[in-house]
Amino acid sequence: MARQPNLFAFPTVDALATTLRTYIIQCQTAGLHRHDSFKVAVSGGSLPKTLAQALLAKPTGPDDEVKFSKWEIFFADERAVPLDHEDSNYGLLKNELLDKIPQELGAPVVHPIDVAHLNDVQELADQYEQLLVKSFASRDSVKLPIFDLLLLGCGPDGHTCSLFPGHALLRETDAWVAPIEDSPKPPPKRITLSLPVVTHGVKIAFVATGGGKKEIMKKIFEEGNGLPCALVNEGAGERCSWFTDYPAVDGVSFPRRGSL
Ligand SMILES: O=C1O[C@H](COP(=O)(O)O)[C@@H](O)[C@H](O)[C@H]1O
Repeated sequence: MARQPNLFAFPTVDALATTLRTYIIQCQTAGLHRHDSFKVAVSGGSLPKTLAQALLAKPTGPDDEVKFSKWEIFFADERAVPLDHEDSNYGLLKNELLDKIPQELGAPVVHPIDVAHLNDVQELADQYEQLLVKSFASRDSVKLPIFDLLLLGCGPDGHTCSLFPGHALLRETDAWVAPIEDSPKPPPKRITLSLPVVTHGVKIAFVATGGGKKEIMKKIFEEGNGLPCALVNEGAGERCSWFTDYPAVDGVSFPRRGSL
């Protein structure tokens, strides 16, 4: 295995959000060096709320600036629903973060799914992959898109993006974006980045908070067992960092760190 992932644990979500902001700004600086833009993939679920807390905080100085006008935001997974539907990951991010970004911070370019294809999830996935092809140069010249940062959640069953435990999609090696029609968590129809795309990111960050995550955190870090989150840990190693609060890692045996 590549070197181990980082696990940061904080007494409160407020403390977590402060360090998450610093980490994201480090990733942003690296992205801007590489290609003058910051290409980020984000999940839905509980992540957008904590992300908004991190990104909308008051800057502490000139090195603590979120340059939203340089951001390109993609979705790590999305549900096949209209963008204003309560299950939409885009809708969630919009409500929690995008609509709250002050004008003076600039506006990110955001890439939602093409809702013209909601009835055909294979086409929905293919269209989203084509969007990535355009954004990350052609598929011929790029074997896999390389996000500067993927910001992910971890479900209580160990799923991440819409990659669920034991599902055949975990073995997908060709598609960058794949459809799923039998998600065990509703809604059933979704699209998701494939595992190779996720683990290929320059940096991958999970945010897991609350006591409801502690049992699965134990399984991910102590057993692995092919759980999707554990597979990301194995594939990305030290490029992967977990931002957790104490309740989420209560009793988890793993070397933890409190600062970057
Ligand atoms: O269904 C989903 O769930 C995961 C995890 O959500 P959480 O509420 O337990 O944090 C999320 O990361 C994913 O984007 C979403 O579609």
